[in-house]
Order: sequence, then C-alpha cells, then structure tokens
Amino acid sequence: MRKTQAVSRIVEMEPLKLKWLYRIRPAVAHEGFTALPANPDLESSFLPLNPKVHVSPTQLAWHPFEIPTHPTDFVEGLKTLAGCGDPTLREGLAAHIYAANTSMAKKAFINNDGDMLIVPSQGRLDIQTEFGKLMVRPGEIVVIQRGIRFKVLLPDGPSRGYIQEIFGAHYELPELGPLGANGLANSRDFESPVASFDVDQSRWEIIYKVAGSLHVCKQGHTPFDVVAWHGNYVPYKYNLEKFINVGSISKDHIDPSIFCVLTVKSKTPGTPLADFLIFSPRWDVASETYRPPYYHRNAATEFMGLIYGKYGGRSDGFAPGGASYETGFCPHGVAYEQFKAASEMELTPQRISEGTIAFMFESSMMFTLTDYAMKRTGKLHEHDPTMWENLKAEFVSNLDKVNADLRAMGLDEL
Ligand SMILES: O=C(O)Cc1cc(O)ccc1O
Ligand SMILES: [Fe+2]
Repeated sequence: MRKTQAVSRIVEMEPLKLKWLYRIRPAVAHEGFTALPANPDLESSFLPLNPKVHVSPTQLAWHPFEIPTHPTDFVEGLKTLAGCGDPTLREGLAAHIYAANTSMAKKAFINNDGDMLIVPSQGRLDIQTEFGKLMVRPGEIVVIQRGIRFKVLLPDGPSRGYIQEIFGAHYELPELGPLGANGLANSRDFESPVASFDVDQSRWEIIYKVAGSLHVCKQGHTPFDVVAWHGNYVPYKYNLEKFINVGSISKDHIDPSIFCVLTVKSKTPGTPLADFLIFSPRWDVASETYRPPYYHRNAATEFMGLIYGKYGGRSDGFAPGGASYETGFCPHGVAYEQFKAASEMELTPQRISEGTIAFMFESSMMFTLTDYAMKRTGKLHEHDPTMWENLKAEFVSNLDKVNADLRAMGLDEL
C-alpha cells in the first residue's frame, strides 16, 4: 500500500508553488553532468524544420506498440509519436508511449522540459518521487511536473502506456460553468503522496532530460530523502473510474469536450493547448440524434489511445496499447456498418463503453509526427478508405421512392 492524501487544493489553487523540501542531504551534493547518447526514439522539437519529424494530412492508426524483450526501463522505453512546439520556447506538447520490462534500480529521472501526464494501459507503475510514493494502475493517471525526480518500478513486469508532456503550462481542472460545483473530475478525488524517505548513501544516477537531450549526474546518496514537504507543486494521481460523466439527457449529441478530465491553457484565452478527455462507461439516453461520433472535420488535432476495453467510435481496428491520430480538418467517423446500425436502432436508454476507458489528447495545435511513429513502430496503418464507400447519398438514391410517395400524397415531385 502506498500512502496518499487528497489534494483538492493542488489542481484548484494558482499558481503552483513548491515552498520547501526538507531533506537529509541537499541535491547539490553530486559529481557533475555527463552527456548520454541520444535515445533515437525520443523527440522534443516538432517544428517542421526538424528533418526527423513529418507531416500527415490523413488519419493514422497504430496497432499496440511492441514491448521490448531486452531489458528496458521506463526511461529507456520512452518513444515519441507526435507533438508541436519546443520545450526551449515553453510552448507546445509531445505525445509519447513508454514500453518497458525492467524496474529502475538506483536510477532516477528528471524531466526539465515539461509536465508529464502518464496513462498506464498495461501493468502498474510503482513510482517513487521526491514527495513520496504513488502506485498507479491502468484506469488511473498520474501527473509529474517538470523538475521533479522520480523512479519507476514495474511490479507486474512488461508494461506499456501513454504520456502527454506539456512544455509551458500546467494541467488544471476545466471550469465547470453551468454545471456548478460538482461533476466531471472532482478535485477531492486527486491524491498526492505523503513524504517518505530512504536512508541510503549508495551510488545513484540521476538522468536529466533537457530540451530532449539526456545527461547523467552521479551521486553518492539517494535523491529520495525528503522527510517532509510543503507547497502545492506536487505530483498527483486520479482514478478515471471516479469521473462523473455528463451528457445529453434529452436530445442531440454533445461535443466530446464534455468528457474533459484535465485541461491545459494555451496563450490564447479560451482556446486550450490540450484537453485530456476520456470515453468511459455511461448511459446513453439522448433521443432525436445519431449517437456515435458524427462524421466531422474539426479544427482540433485528435490523438487517441485505449487503456482497456473496446472503443466503438473509431473507424478502424483500435486495441489497448495502440493509438490513432487525426490532424485538424481531416474527415473521420465510424465505419459504414456502424453508421447503418446506429441509424436504424431504436433510441432506448443504453449502457455504453462498459469495461472500457479510451482517451483523447485533443489539442488546438497542429502536430508533426516523429520518425519513430512513421517508420519504426512496425504497427502503423492507414484507414481503409473503402470502409466509408457505402455511405451513399441516401436522399438522392431514394429519389424514385420519394417521388412515388409524394405523388401518392398528391404533392409535387422533386
Ligand atoms: O472522433 C472521435 O471518436 C471522438 C469524438 C466523439 C464524439 O462523440 C464526437 C466527436 C468526436 O471527435
Ligand atoms: Fe474526432
């Protein structure tokens, strides 16, 4: 059991500030920095000027990413799929996966570039941070802000999940507007670790990520020696199964932004840099509507993953540990068979997404895709365009019948 405490104030209070860490030995007692070889699958700079990133106008999808069989820890298993901006500008974000099979031993990681929202899909993460310990399982998420040292143990062996890294801002709860005081992710359900310290003067390595480059710093004591802390700049976790879904209880289809767990402000007021949305078990009772995601071409970039279960709203094979991507204005929606079934079904109250949590990193920014995502996963596939071929112009193809009906009613033909 890891001890945690409710931290409603963390996501509500601005600005985030770490006041004090009371530790056994100051972090400054170290032996200097050495550059490490680059991880070729880790990217932090997404401007199209970078020859290692690519633009795609179409929908992309990846079957579940491979978990390596050679010893790979959480840091070694980081791989970047897409993103925008650059951490040196404090602007933008990255979408990564991690795929690992080995616990970090006397090794800690610190990301100078951005806050990380980690979404496990396979295997628990037993995370030791400077602020204490957090056990995070698939169905829960954890946020570790930039500059915080942490290490990851894998109690269940091979593990895989998703990460959103944001370069110049912090995650917040969305404003609830007319919803009032409660609903969506309630602040009381966020938990932070309580301080926990080791007495350990053995050899440790701290791996720094600075503008995407990796450096190691050796020291003769554990970084996890904080006996007490004070402030609100602390990691937190949240159980997505506690999310209070809100939807239409009368008619019509609500924008999926209603499923927002956490949001990140951009520098443009009213336009988020990114929203973290989930699609989880709920009742669908809306009438006079088409219930699956309507066919749409929206301005947002949509990057989706599946934590567990099945997500029917995607147009192609989409399995836990895989991903999908649509750039802004790229038309998408469900396959013809799903459209037909949904168009003909009786709209009675229905339980949907049972046993499922899918998520979306939705962003107002344009993303580029990495070499790893486009060339090296072995899992990339484009959607089969024939899946929408049967979406005929129903009205036009029915014209003879429509005219016959109109004639029978004594009305003018079309
Ligand atoms: O594309 C998707 O699967 C997500 C989505 C769901 C929905 O109900 C409406 C729009 C939308 O983008
Ligand atoms: Fe969409």
